Amino acid sequence: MAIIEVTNLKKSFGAVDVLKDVSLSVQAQEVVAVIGPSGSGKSTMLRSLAHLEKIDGGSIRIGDEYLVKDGHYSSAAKIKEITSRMGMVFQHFNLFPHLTVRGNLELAPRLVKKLPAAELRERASGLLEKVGLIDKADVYPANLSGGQKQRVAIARALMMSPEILLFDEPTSALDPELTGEVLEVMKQLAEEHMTMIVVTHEMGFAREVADRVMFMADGEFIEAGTPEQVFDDPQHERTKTFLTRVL
Ligand SMILES: Nc1ncnc2c1ncn2[C@@H]1O[C@H](COP(=O)(O)OP(=O)(O)OP(=O)(O)O)[C@@H](O)[C@H]1O
Repeated sequence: MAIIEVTNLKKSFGAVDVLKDVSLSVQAQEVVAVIGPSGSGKSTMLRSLAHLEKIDGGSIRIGDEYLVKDGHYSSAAKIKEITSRMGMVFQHFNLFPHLTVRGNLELAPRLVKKLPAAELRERASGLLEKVGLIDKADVYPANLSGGQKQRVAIARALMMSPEILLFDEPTSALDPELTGEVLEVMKQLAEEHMTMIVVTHEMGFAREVADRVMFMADGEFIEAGTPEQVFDDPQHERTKTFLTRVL
């Protein structure tokens, strides 16, 4: 059974139908790259999964529980439980500026999971080691590079032990020379079999790391396949036309 099952998702902002009919099925441990033109609805789709946007119709199932079924949302308690299984990483990092790196990592699990201080400290140190930033534990976000900020954001998401990570253009706000260090961490997570949906303009990442690439245009998934199929098979015409514009 797929760990994420999205069926016939619809979402409008006023008169604009941003998600027209989006369906998506992701298997546990799969890495799915979502590509497509600006404004096609990629972020809205991802934000709907994390319940940062409320959808107008359709269903989202995570594991064996429905966040929303046929447009009807589960109870607040259930939604909280379901969304806690997902971590999200944003384009603009969204770190808390008044907290140190360690403070950023420890806040949510302290408040939500009520983990004891020693355990929090140990977990945070382990994850900062993993993303190569243990020496920055007591630094404030303002004193980090963009790449370092994003690695902190990834470590912070991992503090909650999510089963699924959602990435919304995690490298788009970075100078080109800083994207590599973030992509490297994401690649490592993929190798560790984290289930990931990555909205990205990094075609190299999509090609190298993703198990499946999905092309969204005008609020719908138009084409999908393995990276080889999507990037190299002439049948995927819409993706090809898009790629010739962005590459
Ligand atoms: N809160 C909002 N209110 C009104 N319109 C919105 C809102 N959020 C997104 N939109 C509109 O929805 C459409 C899809 O936006 P979305 O951010 O999902 O696209 P995207 O494919 O992620 O684009 P990009 O690659 O530029 O981030 C756009 O036309 C956008 O202006």
